[in-house]
Amino acid sequence: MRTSIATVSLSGALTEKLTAAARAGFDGVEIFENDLLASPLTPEEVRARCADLGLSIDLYQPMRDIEAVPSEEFARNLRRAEHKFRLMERLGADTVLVCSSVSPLAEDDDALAAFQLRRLAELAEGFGIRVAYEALAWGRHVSTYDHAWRIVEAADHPALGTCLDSFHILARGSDPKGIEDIPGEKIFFLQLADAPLMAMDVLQWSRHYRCFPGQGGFDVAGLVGHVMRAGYEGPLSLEVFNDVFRQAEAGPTAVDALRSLLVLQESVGLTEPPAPVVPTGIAFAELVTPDVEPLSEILEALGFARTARHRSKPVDLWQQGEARLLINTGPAARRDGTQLAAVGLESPDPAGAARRAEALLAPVLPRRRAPEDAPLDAVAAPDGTELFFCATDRPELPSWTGDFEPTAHKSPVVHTSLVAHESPVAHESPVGGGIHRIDHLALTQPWHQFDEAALFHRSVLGLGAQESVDVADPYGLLRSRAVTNADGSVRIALGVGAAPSADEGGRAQHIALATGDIVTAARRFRSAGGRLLPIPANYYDDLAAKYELGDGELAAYRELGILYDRDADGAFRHCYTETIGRVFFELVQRDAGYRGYGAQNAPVRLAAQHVRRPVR
Ligand SMILES: O=C(O)c1ccc(O)c(O)c1
Ligand SMILES: [Mg+2]
Repeated sequence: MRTSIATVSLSGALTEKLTAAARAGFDGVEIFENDLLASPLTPEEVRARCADLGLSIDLYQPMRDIEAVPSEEFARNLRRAEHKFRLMERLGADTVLVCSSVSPLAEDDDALAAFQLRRLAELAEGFGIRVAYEALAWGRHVSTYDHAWRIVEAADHPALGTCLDSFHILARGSDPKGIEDIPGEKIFFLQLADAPLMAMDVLQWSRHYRCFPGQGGFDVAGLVGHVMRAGYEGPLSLEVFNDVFRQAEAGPTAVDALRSLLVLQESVGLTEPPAPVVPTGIAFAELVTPDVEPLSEILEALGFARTARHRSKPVDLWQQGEARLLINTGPAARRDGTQLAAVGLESPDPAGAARRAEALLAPVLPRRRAPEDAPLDAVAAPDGTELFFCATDRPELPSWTGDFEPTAHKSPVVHTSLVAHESPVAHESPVGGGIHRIDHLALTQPWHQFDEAALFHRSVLGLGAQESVDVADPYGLLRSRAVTNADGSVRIALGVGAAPSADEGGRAQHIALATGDIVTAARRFRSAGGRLLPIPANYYDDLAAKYELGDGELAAYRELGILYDRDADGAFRHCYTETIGRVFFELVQRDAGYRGYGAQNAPVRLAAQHVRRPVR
């Protein structure tokens, strides 16, 4: 189907919005009246600009407070409408949106509304224009789609139809099934928006919190299914009023927007992009650092061993069990400081995963590799993290590990597989620090890309998104949402601060390492010279009140700074290292059933990290 986006959904001046929509790949736009009024371009110039960009103008909007008013008022409204129809002629737009009246002058009189809308349609017809009547969820007398349709049906004019807007329909809790009773050709337009489920005034909800389909809590795809079965053939158009998108850069927002429509079309069976290839594990996490010393000290204390070095790049492989870290001291490190720059995702079909990503507009990264290196498919996540689709040591596919040469240096890790010509990647259980794999990665997103990040990881990678949780930080609020595969072997916690933050804490990333015995692992780390984040005594007094932990257990947690959480299915114990650049490590002991990340301990951890942070 054709795709379209309302200019109100994007930031910037009208020309910037148009450029962003076209670059992302939209077919058309809805021109929001205020964007035109504020533009120095004449309607003819806007028309020409759209034509140059290959965009159709699918809708001009909105016209307000037209119908069901006393006749003198309606005469004034018709005069106003005629002005707008002339403007639309200059723009080359042939459909206008009329939203249901919120005027105190409007009467609760469907017959009058139908009569006046018919008059409006007669006028519009003379200009070759169609009128699409939309129920605003807070309309004075007309606030539901079926009510708007009854009025359109009664008016019975070929130039009058209805505009359906998923937000108004779903926010009112209307049953969208009734849409199938509307003849498809009378649905003149379809506007799509999702929103997080919130208990609040519907106008505020609509004007500030709409988001792209798949980013909120509504079943937008289900609604689109009904609209398709009704026989609708017009564009799928996004109309998203959102405080964050208004401030974010238009280009990336437009790509995020189009991705949401691609996923939506797939989910209702309109298109068939390459199927998602769900990752089956984390092959590696790659850190870049300008100064390898402090990082090496922490990794050694954690029990990691430097097992191999990249043949052509300044990249070392550090390993413990199935936990693999790449430490990159190349040029990016000098530019960006210590941070988590890339994630290797173990993929059953790396090429297929890349095809899926590309079809969903993920930027495919150029292969930066020497001729003899394994070809690795990689895309950039919205936060810039490079995601590599890997096949680790599978004979049928090239393995990234082949690009590494085992280091001569003797390591504390038992490498039975480390013989000549074999992969340097150990598969044996470690004897080092008791760490066996990466439990999860926590990636802080730029403040304006949180919704985009969740949709990206869900749709591009095929991961499932958990509920988002809010966490109190001493200086703000953090939101966090985890995306995981079914067996929990890939867990990525996406986080964001509530406000733009230049502070390192607001950009922190961490790597959580799984251990079967956190007390032993934490003790080993400390005795090897590692420093654990100290946790206040008050926390342990509270823990003693909440849970019946054995005395020895509680004392050990208190001594080591181990946090504890429990849900119906199991317990979670975790502690933290100090932060280097943007990165810190977490040791995690997770019972098999526990699905969370210790969110209720996060405020204590964040406060403790603020205490440790050097004052600037
Ligand atoms: O918030 C509004 O006023 C408004 C205007 C036009 C629309 O299509 C809409 O859904 C809402
Ligand atoms: Mg609308």
